[in-house]
Amino acid sequence: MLEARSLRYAVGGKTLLENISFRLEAGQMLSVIGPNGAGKSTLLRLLSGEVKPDSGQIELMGRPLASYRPLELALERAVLTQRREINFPFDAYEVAFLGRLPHLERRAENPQDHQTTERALSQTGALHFATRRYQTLSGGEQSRVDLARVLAQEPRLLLLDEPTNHLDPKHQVEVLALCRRLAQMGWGVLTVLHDLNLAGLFSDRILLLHQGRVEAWGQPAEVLQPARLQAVYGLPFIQTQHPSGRPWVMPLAEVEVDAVVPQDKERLAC
Ligand SMILES: Nc1ncnc2c1ncn2[C@@H]1O[C@H](COP(=O)(O)OP(=O)(O)OP(=O)(O)O)[C@@H](O)[C@H]1O
Repeated sequence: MLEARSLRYAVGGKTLLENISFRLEAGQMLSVIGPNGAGKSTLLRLLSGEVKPDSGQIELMGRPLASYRPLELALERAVLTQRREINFPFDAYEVAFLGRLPHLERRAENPQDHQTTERALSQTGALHFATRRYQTLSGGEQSRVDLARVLAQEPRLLLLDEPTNHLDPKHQVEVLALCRRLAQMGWGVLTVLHDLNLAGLFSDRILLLHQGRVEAWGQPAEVLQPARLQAVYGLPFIQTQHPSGRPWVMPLAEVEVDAVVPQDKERLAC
């Protein structure tokens, strides 16, 4: 469905991505992880066609990405960026309906467009505030409407930059479970995530970026190795197992015992 081969991208003489290769099959969910500044969002911009690599190839559905016309691209893939792009007084429903626009380039809107929009809002738990003004929604509510917009686009490939940003744990899990269900229905889902354990729980494959290069690409248990995470994130990790059998990792942060106030020390000692 999506293949990147030897991508290189530089801006102003600074190389942001180098030798990036990986594949995403239809029906798979791939999470891109890595420290701040590793190049995750930049990679998403390349994969969405927003910017072109200086060298290397990107193929979408077996065709060079560069050969797609904008409308063709909008019907194949939907992109959720981290930027809030809505500056008009739209309500949440209208924002989600924007996802239908590529389909309305060559025909009039019909009831199915509205059913699709409502379903997308319902899938992301946003239907009950669909009539609220988008700009008055909380960050988490806006995130769910933004996600509904890309789902309403009904693409074959989802490119999501931190879709769990601003979400509480319940909604984080719900959004990623939804992504997983969409993948199981045959969509391709590529999502940038910071939460290593959510990436480990929900992904078929993980791509670990470090300083603009691929540090690892594979199944969660292969990628989420403590030694590898320590090398990339610069602090020690331990790995245990989630009840599902998936890997579960924790950074071993050093806690200053002196920072615990005396009465808490006594309580902790009991
Ligand atoms: N247009 C640009 N010009 C110069 N440097 C850039 C440009 N775009 C991105 N960068 C730099 O490239 C690096 C990668 O940025 P990117 O946003 O892709 O990282 P990221 O992995 O998504 O980080 P985060 O986890 O903080 O969102 C960063 O050091 C960033 O400052």
